[in-house]
Parts: sequence; structure tokens; C-alpha cells
Amino acid sequence: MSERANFDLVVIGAGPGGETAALTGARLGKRVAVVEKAPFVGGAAVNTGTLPSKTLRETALALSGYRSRDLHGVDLSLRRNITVDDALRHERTIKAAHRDQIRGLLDRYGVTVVHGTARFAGPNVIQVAGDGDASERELVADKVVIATGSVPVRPPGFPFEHTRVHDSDELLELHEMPRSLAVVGAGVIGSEYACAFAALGVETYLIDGRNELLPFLDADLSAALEASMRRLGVRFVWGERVTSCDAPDVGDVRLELSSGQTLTVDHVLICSGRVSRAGDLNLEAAGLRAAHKGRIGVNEYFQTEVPHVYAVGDVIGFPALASTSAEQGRAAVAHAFGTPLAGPVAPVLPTGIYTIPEISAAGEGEEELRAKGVEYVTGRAGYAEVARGKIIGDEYGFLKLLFRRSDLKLLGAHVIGELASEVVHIGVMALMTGAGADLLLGTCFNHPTLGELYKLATHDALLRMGRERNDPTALTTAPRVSG
Ligand SMILES: Cc1cc2nc3c(=O)[nH]c(=O)nc-3n(C[C@H](O)[C@H](O)[C@H](O)COP(=O)(O)OP(=O)(O)OC[C@H]3O[C@@H](n4cnc5c(N)ncnc54)[C@H](O)[C@@H]3O)c2cc1C
Ligand SMILES: NC(=O)c1ccc[n+]([C@@H]2O[C@H](COP(=O)([O-])OP(=O)(O)OC[C@H]3O[C@@H](n4cnc5c(N)ncnc54)[C@H](O)[C@@H]3O)[C@@H](O)[C@H]2O)c1
Repeated sequence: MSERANFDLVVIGAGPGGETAALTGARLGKRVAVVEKAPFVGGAAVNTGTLPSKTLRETALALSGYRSRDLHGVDLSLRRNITVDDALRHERTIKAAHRDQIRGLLDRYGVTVVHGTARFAGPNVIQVAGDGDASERELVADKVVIATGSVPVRPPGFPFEHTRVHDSDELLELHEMPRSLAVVGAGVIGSEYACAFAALGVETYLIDGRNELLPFLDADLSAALEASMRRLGVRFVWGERVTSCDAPDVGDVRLELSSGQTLTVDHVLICSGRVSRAGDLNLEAAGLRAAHKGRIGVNEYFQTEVPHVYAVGDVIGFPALASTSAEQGRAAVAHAFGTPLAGPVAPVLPTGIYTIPEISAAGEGEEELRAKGVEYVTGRAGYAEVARGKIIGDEYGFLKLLFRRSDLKLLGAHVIGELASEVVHIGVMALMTGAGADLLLGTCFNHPTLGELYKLATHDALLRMGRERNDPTALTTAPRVSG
């Protein structure tokens, strides 16, 4: 006999999308259950993706002495070989602490957490089967949010059962530090891990069928990142696909490339994209079906074709970030219960990429503006031009701002360098409020800070405009939006 319980809201999946959906429902006073297949809450963001990769990066920066390399004239890197335990200890601590924190928050708000695999038994009925447990629970829900996330693509031809051939989920079970590593796929995941391992001193190759690093980025940032990664020691293998992977029990893994060349390495990491995870859900019972790459289609409010069923996060596809998944979870539940909090998803969704150096962007890029025929002016400031940038020793970082030419409204902020994903938030706030040059020039920033880059980049934009118009007074006569 299965147990049956009623809820206002049942959320499937306890990653950032599901967690935020559940907490939003509970904050609105609703009876909420969240079903999670894994023994822990947190999803890919806490357990296999965002936090583990960012923590490994931080460890790599610390153990390699990277941040202090050019500062003190001494090599502060650890003078012994870094073990896998050294590399992953902090990652394991952070993961466990953050899981507990999320679980504590769900408990505090009275969210019922049910561990087991959920599937639809009807549009309002969710069956939960526990692992190896014959008993089944049935949850009846007025509203449902699907937040089941995504999993790494496993292209054919790679022996993933081999202990030295990994996808990004398995990488964290590493039992030895690679002597050398080939990363297949120079997307965001591949680029981030390539940087972390190169900083740890691992001979690192980054292979991609394309010829350009993260082509969705502003072209100046993409070029600057590639140059920095080369300085870090990453070896790019562009325009190549792996045609075969021969992994013996003992000895190096041999990769044949499309050009006919071969590459032999100790370990291989495949990062060739992710697919939505909706296969377990028996979507047909809810009147739904998955589309391309398992994605679930939604409207602007994250409602599926069945209006009381919502879907958020990686399972609906782009942008597939922890930050945006959480924001979608909030917006979906606010809409589902029609609260005054209901509103569209935030209009500005920044991207943070934790390569070495970090990259972050918000708003529009030059290419998008050109395609739309918007006249714009660019302002740029290097980290080395502000005192804080000099103090931290970031020689290469810069902020690039894009302003609408007619009234200097800010249209985009693009940053590469230390703490870029924090620095971008000043731009995000300006974009959210429709502000422009006058706000950035009229703000008193702490000194010395990286925030001062905004003032410098704005002055640079005004100078460029003045030069173009041969008008040295452009600084005072430029049109301004009111902030
Ligand atoms: C290596 C890596 C690094 C990343 N770095 C960043 C970053 O720096 N910044 C950023 O914003 N994003 C990053 N991401 C992306 C981010 O992790 C995802 O976008 C985010 O986790 C998606 O959240 P979600 O809630 O949609 O799904 P997930 O976090 O994938 O959670 C889905 C949950 O649903 C559960 N589930 C699945 N099916 C069922 C079922 N049938 N029944 C019950 N439970 C089920 C799963 O067990 C899982 O816990 C990274 C991803 C990876 C892989
Ligand atoms: N900081 C962040 O925001 C962050 C970090 C990591 C992951 N993510 C999320 O995870 C998602 C997935 O990331 P990803 O990097 O795995 O996928 P991706 O789709 O972004 O990149 C995959 C790359 O692999 C290449 N590729 C695919 N098959 C190949 C092959 N056989 N040989 C050579 N190259 C091949 C592709 O050309 C592409 O460049 C991202 O879309 C993003 O949403 C975000």
C-alpha cells in the first residue's frame, strides 16, 4: 500500500531551481514537499558542479601561490607535490557544509523533504519510489514544479568505466592527481577545469572542434582569456575532434584526433555538453512530453503545456546556470500562487565564468548591438590603472562598458580579472535601473577598490566620444540619462 499526502506544491528536484521554488512556496504559507532522488539536497550546484568546481579552483589558486606570484618576488607555492587529498579536501568540506545549510533552511520553513525518485502517476499525482524500498509514497499536488536538472553528455567512443576517463560528475572521485590531462570540450566546464588543473601544475591540453574560446563572450574578453590561459600553461588543441580513445589498464591513454595526430595523457576529462534529465518522470501521465535534448518546453512564466505544472532550471535548457535556475524557481512559484511578488524573471541575468582569470558579463555585447543597429560607445579601464588592481597584482584584467551613444545609458558591462563576477554587479544594478554615465560618474566608490574601474571606464567612453567629435568638452556636454 502506498502512503498518500496532499500538498499545495510539490517540487521535483532539490537543486537551486527546486530549492528556491520550495522555499518561495513555503514563504507564501503553502504546504510544500520537495522530492529528491539523491541522498542529499543541493543538486548539481552543490554536489557535482558549481561549488565543487569553484572550490577546486580556489584550492588551486591557494596551493599554487598563483595570486602572489608577481607580488612579493618570492614563490609561495607549496614545495611538495600536491596530492588529490590536498586538492579535494576543501571541496568536500564546503560541499557537506552547504548541503546541511540548504537542508536546514528547508526544515526551518517546514518544507517536507522526501528522498526517492519521483514520477507522474497523473497530472496532480507524483509517485515516489525509494531506492531498494518496496513502499511507495503518493503526493497529490495543486501545483507541481519540475526542477530535475541535467547530466553530462557521454559521447560514444570513450570508455567511461575506465578509472582515468571521466565526465565532470565523476571527476570529483579522482583517486590520484593526474600527471597530464586532456580536457575534451572547451565550453565553460572544460575551460574552468582546464584552468584549475593547469594552476595545480598538471600538464593540461584543451581540445575542441571549434577554433575560438567561448565564442558567446565579447571578442576582446575571449582573446584576453585565451592569452591568460596560455600563460597559465593550458595547451589549446583547436579544430580537432577525438576520433578514438584507447585506455589501457596500465600506461597512458591514447587519443586519436581528427587530423590524424595522437595525444597521450594520463587522464581524460570529457566536457562536451549537458542534457536535461526528465527521463524518469513518466511525463506522459501528466500530459507532457520532452523535446530536443530532453528539454521541457515552458512559457514566459515557466508554465508547461499543462498549466499547473511548471518547469525551471537546466531541464528547460539555456541559460542553465545555478543563479538563473534559482531565479526561475522563484518566478514560477510566485506566478503559480498569483502573489504580489509575482513578476517576470529578472531582466538582467549576469554570467560568471570561473576560469583563471575570472570573467563576468551582463547586458548586451558589441555584436548584439551591431546586429540591432544600436549606436554605442565603448569605455575601457584596466585593473592596472586603479590602485586596487595594482595592489592585487592583476596586470591583465579590464572592465569594458558599452553605452548607448545618444544618451550614455549603460547597455553592457564585461569584466575579466580577479573577482570579475563580483565587480560586474555594479553594472548589473546600473542596468537594472536603466542608469548610465551620470550615475557612474556621480557615485563615490571606496578607495582603493575595483569599483573605481567603472568611473575610469566611463571617463574613457566620454573621452573617445570627445575625440571622435574633436570636442574636448565632451566630458561636460555629453548627453546623460537620469539615473
Ligand atoms: C562543473 C559545473 C560547474 C558549474 N558552474 C556553475 C557556476 O559557476 N555558476 C552557475 O551559475 N552555474 C554553474 N553550473 C550550472 C549549475 O550547476 C546548474 O545550472 C544548476 O545546478 C541547475 O539547477 P537545477 O535546479 O535546474 O538542477 P540540478 O542542480 O541538476 O538539480 C536537480 C536535482 O533533481 C534531482 N532529480 C532528478 N530527477 C529526479 C527525479 N525523477 N526525482 C527526484 N529527484 C530528481 C537530482 O538528483 C538533482 O539533485 C555548473 C555546472 C557544472 C556541471
Ligand atoms: N560558470 C558557469 O556559469 C558555468 C560553469 C560550468 C558549467 N556551466 C553550465 O554547464 C553547461 C554545460 O557546459 P559544457 O562546457 O559541458 O558544455 P558546452 O556545450 O558549453 O561546451 C561543450 C564544448 O565541447 C565541444 N565539443 C563537443 N563534443 C566534442 C568532441 N567530440 N571533440 C571536441 N570538442 C567537442 C563543443 O564544441 C563545445 O565547445 C553550460 O552550458 C553552462 O550552462 C556554467
